[in-house]
Amino acid sequence: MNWDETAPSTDDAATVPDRLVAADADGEETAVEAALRPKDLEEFVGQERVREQLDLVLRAARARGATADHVLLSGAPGLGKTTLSMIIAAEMGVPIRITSGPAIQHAGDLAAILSSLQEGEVLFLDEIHRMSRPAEEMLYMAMEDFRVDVIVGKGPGATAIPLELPPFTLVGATTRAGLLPPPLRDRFGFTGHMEFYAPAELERVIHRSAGLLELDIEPAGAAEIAGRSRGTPRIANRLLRRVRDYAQVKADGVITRETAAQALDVYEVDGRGLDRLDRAVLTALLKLFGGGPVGLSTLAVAVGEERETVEEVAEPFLVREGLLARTPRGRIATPAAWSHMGLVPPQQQAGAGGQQGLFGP
Ligand SMILES: Nc1ncnc2c1ncn2[C@@H]1O[C@H](COP(=O)(O)OP(=O)(O)OP(=O)(O)O)[C@@H](O)[C@H]1O
Ligand SMILES: [Mg+2]
Repeated sequence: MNWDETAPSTDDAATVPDRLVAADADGEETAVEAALRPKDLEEFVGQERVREQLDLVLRAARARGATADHVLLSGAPGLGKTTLSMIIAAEMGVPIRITSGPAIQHAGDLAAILSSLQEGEVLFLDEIHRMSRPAEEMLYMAMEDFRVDVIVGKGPGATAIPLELPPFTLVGATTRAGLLPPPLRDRFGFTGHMEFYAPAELERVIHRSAGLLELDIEPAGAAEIAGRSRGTPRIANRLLRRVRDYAQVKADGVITRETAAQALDVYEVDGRGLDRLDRAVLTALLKLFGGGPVGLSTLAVAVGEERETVEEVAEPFLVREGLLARTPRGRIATPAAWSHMGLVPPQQQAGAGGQQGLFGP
C-alpha cells in the first residue's frame, strides 16, 4: 500500500491518495483479502435475505442435479460480491472462472471464455455494466440458450457459425445495477442486492478475521472498529489490520476499546468513520459558511480539493450519514453535523435573539 500522501493518483476518477476508508480494494490488498474471505454461506456474515434466498436457489439446483440459475449481485464496493460468487461455486462444488466487463472488449473474447467452460462451471463477470455492447449481445444468447454465434469473415460474406455451450452459471456483479440494460437484467434468475452492514454484523466480521489472523481482541475493541467501518466489511478488515499494528507496537498486542480508538485516531478515522477529507469538508461548511447553503465549487475551493473529489469521494458518505444535504441552493449541514463536529450552530450561539444576535442589538 502506498502511504505517500503526495503521490499522484493514477485513476481517472476523482480520488484522493490512499484513503484508509476507501471502499475499493487497492492492488496489494487482494491477496490479504483472499485469506479472509468466508468459504461458504454458513460463514458469510449478515445479508440475511440474500443469503437465505441464495441458499434456496442453490439447494434446489443441487437437489435437481442441475446447474444453478444465473445470479446477479449488486451493491456498493467491498460488501462481498466477489466473496459470494466464490461461495456459489463452492456450494455447488464446481470450478469458477473470474473475469470482468472491462476485460471483455470484443465479442470474440467472450466467445473464447464461454466455449472453454466446463459443464456447470461458474463464470464470474465482475463490473458487468462495463462490458462492450457486442459482447453483451452475445451474452444474452449464451445465458438463455447456452449457444453463441461465432461470426466468421467480414462484410456480405460473413457467416454465423452456431456453437453449443455447456450449461454454466453466470454470476454477474455490479455496483451500478441501474446501468444494466433491462434485457440483460431480465436474464438473471436471481438478483441479490447487498446492503451496508449493521454495526453488530461488522463486529462479527471483525471477530472472525481476528480469529484467522490470530489476534487477541476484546468485544469492545471490535465494536469500536465496527463503528468506524462505514458499513463495509472491506474497510472493517483494513482498519483491523492497522489497529493490529498499533496494538503490537504501542500496547501489549491486545485490542481493547482504547487501543482501537487510539490507533484509528492516529490514522484520522473518527468515531463515525469520517476521515480527514470528510472532516475538512464539514469543517469548511460549518465554520466558513455557517452550515450553508454554499455551492459545491466554493466549498471545494475552501477545502483545497477538486470539485469532483468533494462531490464523488467525500459527499456520498456524508449524505448517507445524514450529515450533509445537497439542495438546489447548495450544500447544507444538518444539525447532526454540528453536533458531530462539536460545534454550535450560530442561531443557538446567539441565544433567543436568533440570527440577529450575531450582529449585536
Ligand atoms: N459477509 C461477509 N462476511 C465476512 N467477510 C466479508 C463479507 N463480505 C465481505 N467480506 C470481506 O470483505 C472483503 C471484500 O469483499 P469482496 O471483495 O467480496 O467485496 P466486493 O463486493 O466484491 O467489492 P468490489 O465491488 O470492490 O469488487 C473480503 O476480504 C471479504 O473477506
Ligand atoms: Mg469484487
